[in-house]
Amino acid sequence: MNELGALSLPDAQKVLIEAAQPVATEVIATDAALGRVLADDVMTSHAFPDTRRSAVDGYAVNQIDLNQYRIVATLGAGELPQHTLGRGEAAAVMTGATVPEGSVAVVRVEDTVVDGEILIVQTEIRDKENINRIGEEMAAGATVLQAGTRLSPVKHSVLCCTGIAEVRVYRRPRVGILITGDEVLQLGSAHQPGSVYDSNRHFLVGCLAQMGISCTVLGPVKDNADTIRRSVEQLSTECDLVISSGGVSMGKYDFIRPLLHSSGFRVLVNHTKIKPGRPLIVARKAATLFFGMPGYPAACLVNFFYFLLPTVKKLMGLKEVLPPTRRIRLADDLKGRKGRWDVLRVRLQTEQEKERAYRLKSQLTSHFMNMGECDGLVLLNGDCERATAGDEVTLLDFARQF
Ligand SMILES: Nc1nc2c(c(=O)[nH]1)N[C@H]1C(S)=C(S)[C@@H](COP(=O)(O)OP(=O)(O)OC[C@H]3O[C@@H](n4cnc5c(N)ncnc54)[C@H](O)[C@@H]3O)O[C@H]1N2
Ligand code: MOO
Repeated sequence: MNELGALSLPDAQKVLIEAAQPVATEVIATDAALGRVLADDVMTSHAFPDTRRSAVDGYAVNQIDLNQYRIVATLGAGELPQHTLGRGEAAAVMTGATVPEGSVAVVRVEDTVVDGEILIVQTEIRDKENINRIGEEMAAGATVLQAGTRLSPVKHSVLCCTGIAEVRVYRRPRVGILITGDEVLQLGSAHQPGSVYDSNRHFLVGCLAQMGISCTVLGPVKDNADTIRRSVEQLSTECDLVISSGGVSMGKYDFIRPLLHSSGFRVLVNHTKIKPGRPLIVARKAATLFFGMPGYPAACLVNFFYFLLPTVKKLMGLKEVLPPTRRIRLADDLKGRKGRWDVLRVRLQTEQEKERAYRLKSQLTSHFMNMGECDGLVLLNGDCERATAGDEVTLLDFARQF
């Protein structure tokens, strides 16, 4: 195996992030832009608010030093006042309504009594209270959202506040997945001793769906060089990113590596110094990136979070692409090896308001079933041989990755 070519985790990330270029952009209706990534900064043409508005249901008054006023108008939200308030005058205003010129404060309904057209105020009024000033939230021309922002429901709703009907976004990357392996069974087929059910397909499809990407999936295909070559060619012509699962190590049926080397792909990452997941191979041909993921589900998962997801985020046009991490205190000792980036599975538990990471009993690449109780991954860098219970370490929390 070409150990010389194995990259450290940060070096491999750097190579991939440099190699991946955002896909093309398109203009779409804001209506349909939920989940998409903005290609341009979004500016507001008007201020927030664009008129002086009441923050409560109440009465706009012309001065604060009286306890009786004459009500001269009633204004709902959206109505524009026709009159300026004169001395001793008040206007009934609803929450969000534009207050008339001459208003200096709004008194809450609860603090008043009305007798015909006379308003009696039963509290002290403070100057300017309950009036939102023009532009106090945001000035006209200000940047509302920056290019590279993914429109989550919250951010999308902020965009909708501007009234902008169309936006420029990155188109969704086209992703193809090729599942390989004679022993890999589709869901629904009868259990066969010695075989495995295809979990990688569902892991990859599920994670990419979280990013708003739907995939073309081929397979499981047999470990046959011609079949795999044809499938790779088909997906490469259609997709920005092709992901294969299985067949990247040293076995007789591991066809991906020689195929890439022999069919015009330029290899960017040929192995990494990460465990699990060392045999990852990444290559490029024209504008298509190819990720050859190891078949072991644990190795596939680790490569997904540290390498594939950052690459997908870059293709999508996102600004922040590296996996979000946070510091966490360990409840157990962890062991790594110098020169290797060890990724360890942990479960999180909070006791007496203190959250700690517990090492899952098995860390074997060949084991996966304990992922059912795994909340995240702790990374021990190449210069770190161990971490001890009580130490703070870096956690990739599954809950924060999408
Ligand atoms: N002689 C060597 N053997 C191995 C090496 C090595 O350097 N020299 N590397 C090991 C490492 S590290 C890993 S990781 C694995 C990666 O193997 P492959 O990518 O070639 O994967 P397969 O052999 O195809 O499968 C491994 C394992 O995973 C199961 N599998 C495959 N596809 C799926 C799927 N879609 N869903 C669920 N499980 C799947 C498969 O049945 C195997 O059990 O290689 C080591 N070997
Ligand atoms: O890197 Mo492999 O994924 O150790 O088993």
